[in-house]
Amino acid sequence: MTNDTGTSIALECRQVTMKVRKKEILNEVTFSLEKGRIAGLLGPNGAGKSTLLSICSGLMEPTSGSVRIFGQPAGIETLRSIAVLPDRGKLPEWLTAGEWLAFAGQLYPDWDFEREEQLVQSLRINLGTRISAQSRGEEARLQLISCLARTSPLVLLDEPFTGVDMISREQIASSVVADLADGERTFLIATHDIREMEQLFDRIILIGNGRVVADNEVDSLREQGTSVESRYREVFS
Ligand SMILES: Nc1ncnc2c1ncn2[C@@H]1O[C@H](COP(=O)(O)OP(=O)(O)OP(=O)(O)O)[C@@H](O)[C@H]1O
Repeated sequence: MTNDTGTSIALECRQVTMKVRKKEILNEVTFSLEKGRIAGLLGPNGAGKSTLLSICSGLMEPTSGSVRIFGQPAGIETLRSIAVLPDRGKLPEWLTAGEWLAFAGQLYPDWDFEREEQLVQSLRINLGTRISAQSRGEEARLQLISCLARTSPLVLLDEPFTGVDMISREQIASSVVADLADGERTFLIATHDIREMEQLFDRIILIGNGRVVADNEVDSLREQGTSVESRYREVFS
């Protein structure tokens, strides 16, 4: 896979600290994610999840600390290895969904057209609808396709289900993302939709006030009779 230098670590954050105008948003965040993992990045509003994902994507530089993607420092060079679904991203409203996907297919060298077609079917995208006329949930699904139709080895999703109805969330979580998790691709997903995503995660990283407050293997939690939701409540209540 692209940029795969043979390391088994897809993403490594070492003592990542972010300060904006003296306000500390992230404080020495350290964790690493092995290849093939599907990790949930969970935490209350304002905990620092989106900021951390922006730094991991290489689009934002931390005040201190470092991020490595498959062993390389995060930045322009590593962008091709990462598919990012940003928080509050916007698609060009004047295009139809089909026009946007055709454009995205030309834009990304790792675009999988067959996969795009499957995703359009399973997420029920009407290709003729102009993006400006799509509902919030429809646009969120189109954004998700823009990310998942790529074959990038690392996928960073920030709130992929904003505006998506409950049944569709469950369907996307159980079929689409699980289907893509072939043990090769690595996912880090920031979400508040813990119940729908719980079955998918094999690891959870809990962020509170800009710090990693818990980092658990989901299998270990299950062995202890604890669910992801209970663990979240235990840490943040
Ligand atoms: N550019 C900025 N300038 C000042 N403060 C910022 C900036 N970006 C983020 N923050 C602050 O940093 C904190 C973390 O924000 P962030 O969006 O990363 O949190 P989050 O965990 O993604 O929240 P949510 O779950 O609500 O999406 C918040 O208090 C936010 O107000």
